Amino acid sequence: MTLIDGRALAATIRARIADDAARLRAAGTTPTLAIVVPTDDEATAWYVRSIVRTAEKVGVAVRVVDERELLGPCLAELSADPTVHGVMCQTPLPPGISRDDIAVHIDPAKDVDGANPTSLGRLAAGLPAFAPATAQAVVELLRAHGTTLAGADVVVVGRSTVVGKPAALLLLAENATVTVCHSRTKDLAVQTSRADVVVACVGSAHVLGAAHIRPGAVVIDVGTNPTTDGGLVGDVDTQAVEPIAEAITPVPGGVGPVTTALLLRNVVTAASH
Ligand SMILES: Nc1nc(=O)c2c([nH]1)NC[C@@H]1CN(c3ccc(C(=O)N[C@@H](CCC(=O)O)C(=O)O)cc3)C=[N+]21
Repeated sequence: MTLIDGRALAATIRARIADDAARLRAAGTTPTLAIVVPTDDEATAWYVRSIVRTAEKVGVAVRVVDERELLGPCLAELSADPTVHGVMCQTPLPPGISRDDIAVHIDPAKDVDGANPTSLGRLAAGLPAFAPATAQAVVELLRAHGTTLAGADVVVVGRSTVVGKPAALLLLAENATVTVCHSRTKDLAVQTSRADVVVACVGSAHVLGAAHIRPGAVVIDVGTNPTTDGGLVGDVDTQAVEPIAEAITPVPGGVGPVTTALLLRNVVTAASH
């Protein structure tokens, strides 16, 4: 059983971004990400600090914008600013505001978090687009582990617009045979226990256990569920699955750090165009 090291992969990605960002700065462009923060949510504040810290390390500038009400106009204004290359709005959003309604105001060329429905549509159509960084992290971790995706049976558990759906589209683009399971799936274990690769993005602690995983399968655990004692656990019961799976991503130290690195890679890519 291997733990797939997300921190090591993130460090490799960051080293490449730092080079690319340095080249852009030497040519007069500082890759810049604008993050709109619409609530006082504590987990959001942690994630923003973590992005800012990582961005400093790789030479990407971050502008944090506190805006609670006029989110659409704010995102449109940042999209029109030639000194801003990436625009994202943190979730959760204030009550009554839908992500789809405001994300349409992010220019797809600057939509580094893949939030605009146009970006998801372009992804589905096989056109160039930014995918949500978490969905990209799933594919990058599998690639780094050396998993062959062409022809592989991949079961994605979870169908959210931010992770499950875009992850399924990216895996399909890698020629995997993709099944998407969700809360109304008849028998989850029947589906997951025939998979070469299981991607868990349900958003509840320890939904997948020993009965769900085929011996030798590779498991990507996207969940980051806070525990009462201030810790973090995934959607997979890692202890139960470890003896069965060929490899699994740990939580923390798996998908999370790769997500942040890929978000910043998207900013550098956007600044290169
Ligand atoms: N528009 C938007 N896009 C997001 O991508 C987004 C968001 N809103 N809102 C909040 C969630 C959360 N999220 C995480 C990213 C990295 C870690 C991460 O790096 N966690 C570390 C350690 C955390 C710890 O130890 O406390 C790890 O897993 O190793 C966690 C959580 C992105 N989110």
